[in-house]
Amino acid sequence: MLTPTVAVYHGSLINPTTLTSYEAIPNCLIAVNAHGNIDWIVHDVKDSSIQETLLQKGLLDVNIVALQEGQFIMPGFIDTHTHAPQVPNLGTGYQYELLEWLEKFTFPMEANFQDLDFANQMYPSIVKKFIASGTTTCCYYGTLHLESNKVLAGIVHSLGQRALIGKCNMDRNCPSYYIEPSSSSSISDTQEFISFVHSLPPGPSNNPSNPLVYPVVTPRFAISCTNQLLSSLQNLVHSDPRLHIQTHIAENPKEVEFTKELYPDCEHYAGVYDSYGLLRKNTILAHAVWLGEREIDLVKEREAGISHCPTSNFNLRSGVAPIGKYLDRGVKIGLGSDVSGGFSPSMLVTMRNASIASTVVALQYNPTNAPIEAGRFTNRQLPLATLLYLATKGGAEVCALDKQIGSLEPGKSFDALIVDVSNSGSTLKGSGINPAASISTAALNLSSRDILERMLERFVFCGDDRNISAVYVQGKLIGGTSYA
Ligand SMILES: Nc1nc2[nH]cnc2c(=O)[nH]1
Ligand SMILES: [Zn+2]
Repeated sequence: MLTPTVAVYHGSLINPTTLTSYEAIPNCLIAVNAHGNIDWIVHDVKDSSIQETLLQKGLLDVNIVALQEGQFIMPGFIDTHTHAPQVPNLGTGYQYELLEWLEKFTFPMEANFQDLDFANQMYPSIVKKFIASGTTTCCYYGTLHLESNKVLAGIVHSLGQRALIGKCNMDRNCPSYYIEPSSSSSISDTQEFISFVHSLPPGPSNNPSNPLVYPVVTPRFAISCTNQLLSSLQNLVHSDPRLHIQTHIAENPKEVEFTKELYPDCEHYAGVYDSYGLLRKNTILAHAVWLGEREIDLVKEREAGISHCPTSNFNLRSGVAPIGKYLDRGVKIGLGSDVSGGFSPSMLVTMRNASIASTVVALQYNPTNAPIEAGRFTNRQLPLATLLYLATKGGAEVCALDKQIGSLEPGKSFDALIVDVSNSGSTLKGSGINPAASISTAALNLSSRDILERMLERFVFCGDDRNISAVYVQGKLIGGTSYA
């Protein structure tokens, strides 16, 4: 039976298409059905033609959301790597590199979440922060605790965000107060967590193959897992090819060295995960700052994706990932806020740092900006179109959810943002100076495409939560400044 259209959005659309291009089209009409999927999109529908177009589509009585001047609609952001229980540590401990930072700040904070009262108190505001920043799909690491991860999953589900949530597996090289007692308990807790997440209702899609919350198998990183644990995780993921996998890889030189010591039989870091069947097309590999050439080939061959976490890589002095090179090699790339290695849950901040990281790579290669022979992306600053792609469609590919999300197209879920960069928007009242909203382009006599491009640029480089007036997941309004 046909699902009825229940809402139609009218206004400017910004939509990623390829790594180097995006649509920027005024006067689009986007129809969304009762299950939160996009039915159709028609371009260039002036105000005066809306009713006629709706009649042609057989729609007599439908809710129209008309965007105002200075607003545009775009796909929601996809954060491919972050740690929900580290949000209380935002901005803390950046004088240390990874392994010391974990020991001194991160493990002590995560251990607090054993207390379910603490988890119930903290997680709602944590998840709301990610939603307010426009993240419609978020890949969360939880803690090692089964019950508090269930709390996190329940809260994410009830707030309506799409998410992948993982219970950490970690049974060695962790402090005694924050370590799993055995590989077998790690596995049984993981199985119970997966069953719990699978038992949550699918959400507005009403379709079990398009749920809101997915479980993701989460060996914290090779250092914190025994061979026995990795081997049991191999059996677990082998039994269900749909299960997502997330882990960290080659983030910091000392971490890489220690990993090699622990796995002397493996050729390299990526080889550790590969030898346990953990590299596949729904594997998300966070950081990947220090991959060797053969590791890049292996990641590409297995169709695994990389979550680029530039803010965290700067803060913990992990290094600068050669993302342009990975893109030229055809590796799937998304962006990760990696809170609290990253100091912000915002994907806008992550996009800015991805831009700066690519600029650092370009300047190291070519300090005087001389004309050069370079790859399409290798050693170059990433352009705006690429930043947009990585934060949306690229993220969807990394999560192996690109058939459903990442761009606004008929048949996909309506996971979208209404962005407001006008200075008259009621959404910005009382919020102080917001640089993204402070410049009028009216006097510049620009084409509509150019105006939209400037609006997007300003949003990406100067915007924040105040410019996000609506956040929709699967057609449902779940956040933004217009949300009560
Ligand atoms: N950035 C980061 N890297 C890790 N490697 C293992 N655990 C972590 C973590 O919590 N954050
Ligand atoms: Zn991380």
